[in-house]
Amino acid sequence: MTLAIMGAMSEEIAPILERVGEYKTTAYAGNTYYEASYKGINLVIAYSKIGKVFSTLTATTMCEHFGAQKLLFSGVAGAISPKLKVGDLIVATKLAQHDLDITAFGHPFGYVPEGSVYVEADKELIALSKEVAVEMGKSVQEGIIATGDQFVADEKRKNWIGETFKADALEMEGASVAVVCDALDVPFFILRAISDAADMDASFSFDEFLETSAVESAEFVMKMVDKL
Ligand SMILES: CCCCCCN(CO)Cc1c[nH]c2c(N)ncnc12
Repeated sequence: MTLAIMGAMSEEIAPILERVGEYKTTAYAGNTYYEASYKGINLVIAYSKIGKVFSTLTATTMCEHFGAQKLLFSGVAGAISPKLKVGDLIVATKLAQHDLDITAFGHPFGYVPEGSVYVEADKELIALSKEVAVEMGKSVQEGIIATGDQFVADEKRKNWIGETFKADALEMEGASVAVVCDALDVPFFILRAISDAADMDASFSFDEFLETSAVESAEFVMKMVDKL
């Protein structure tokens, strides 16, 4: 089985590569892909670079070029739900694109014809994350994640996203990865650790907590890999 482990930034996959130890490096389509054999599983690991376009390219490449049959995303996110604090983990039940907007034609935010506002993550992988959470004695929240090509650092925008999509967290790659995996019939799972509150202090909080939150998410994802 080939399993993809994806992030958006180098900091998000660095803890994964460290854990895996040895890997083969391949440069392809403007990106670097790391392949490793880990406890009998073929892993392909990469960070996409930030945003929906880069993450679409990487998710597609991992599935179509490297043959990934499942995809786990590990990274950080901004909190919308007041229950989510820095370092907390959120598992995406479903994801939407908050900056996709043809409402001028009467369509809902996040919708285009022949698409859907939400894409649901794989239920088996979500169930596995629940087992891991119990084993680790960690409380992991499940919720809706909203994705857009904006670093949100504004209470008003954050609250609009929260209300419009009933989203608990926001980031810049999850929903595009979801669309790719759904279209290619590859089960996917998106885990994020909170780095900030998507408010006026977001960029400072992000800079301060990116590394520790990325490790939090990566460690959890590797515990899931150990059980696959
Ligand atoms: C150098 C700047 C890198 C920003 C990348 C942020 N990632 C995108 O996936 C996650 C994220 C954490 N907090 C966020 C926020 N407040 N808005 C959007 N995205 C996020």
